[in-house]
Amino acid sequence: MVLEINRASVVYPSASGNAPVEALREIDLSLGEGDFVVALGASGCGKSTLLNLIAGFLSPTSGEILLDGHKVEGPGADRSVVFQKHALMPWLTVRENVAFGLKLQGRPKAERDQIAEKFIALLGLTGFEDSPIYALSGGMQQRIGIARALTCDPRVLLMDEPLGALDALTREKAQELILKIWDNTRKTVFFITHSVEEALFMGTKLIVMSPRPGRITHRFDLPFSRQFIEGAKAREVKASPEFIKLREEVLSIIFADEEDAA
Ligand SMILES: Nc1ncnc2c1ncn2[C@@H]1O[C@H](COP(=O)(O)OP(=O)(O)OP(=O)(O)O)[C@@H](O)[C@H]1O
Repeated sequence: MVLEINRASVVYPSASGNAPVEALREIDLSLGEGDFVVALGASGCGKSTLLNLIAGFLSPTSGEILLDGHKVEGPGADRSVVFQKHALMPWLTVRENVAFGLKLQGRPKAERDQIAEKFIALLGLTGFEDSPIYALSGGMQQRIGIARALTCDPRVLLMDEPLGALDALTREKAQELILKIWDNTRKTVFFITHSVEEALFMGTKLIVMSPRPGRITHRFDLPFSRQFIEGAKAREVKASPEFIKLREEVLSIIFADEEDAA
């Protein structure tokens, strides 16, 4: 296993007299080499808390997170995060943004440029190396964020709703691009989304979470991203009876949680 989460719980201390928030209760989750694990669930079910635990931004109140068998005790270059807001440096060029993590690691310029070049090409950004960030569309900016996350060759790529801010068409194209990159790099991915269709299409494994306390209530193994990688068209995959049946099943699980919360 690349990553193992064993009985991890997170309780946020009470703020101004409110009760403490049990954001996660006894989460068990394993990410194997090359898994694409998607977390889905009603707002407040602890998806971002779980990602922050894996990233090492947050420590569990109890339980443990192991990366290649070693306890995670903080952030590290072995885990890269892509956020919905790309957090790019607008005063730097595309190449400089992509190579930013490598610069922080103190890698020599020639090596930085060579690695950046590879991921700029992989993300379809060739020709824009010297462009300023503000001149690019939201979809292109998100691709820069993904290229930057990949330059450090992380063991696990963490993505917190990376496509949430994109329009529908750009979002579908970005889903396909991420799957191709995943296939090309064989990365292990942990991906958060609010879209059931996106979750089913992209993941090899899906966890559905439920709030108060945050926990995993359902787990599914998924075939759809493989079908796409093996040549099926994305829209055909998403329109297949097998896909639609599972989409309705997962939607009904999530709607039940939303109704409980209302
Ligand atoms: N720093 C914090 N202090 C106190 N409570 C917090 C903190 N961060 C998150 N929470 C609470 O913990 C619970 C889980 O939050 P989290 O952001 O992980 O859920 P989420 O599933 O990612 O939500 P969303 O889909 O809305 O982004 C929520 O009830 C939230 O209000």
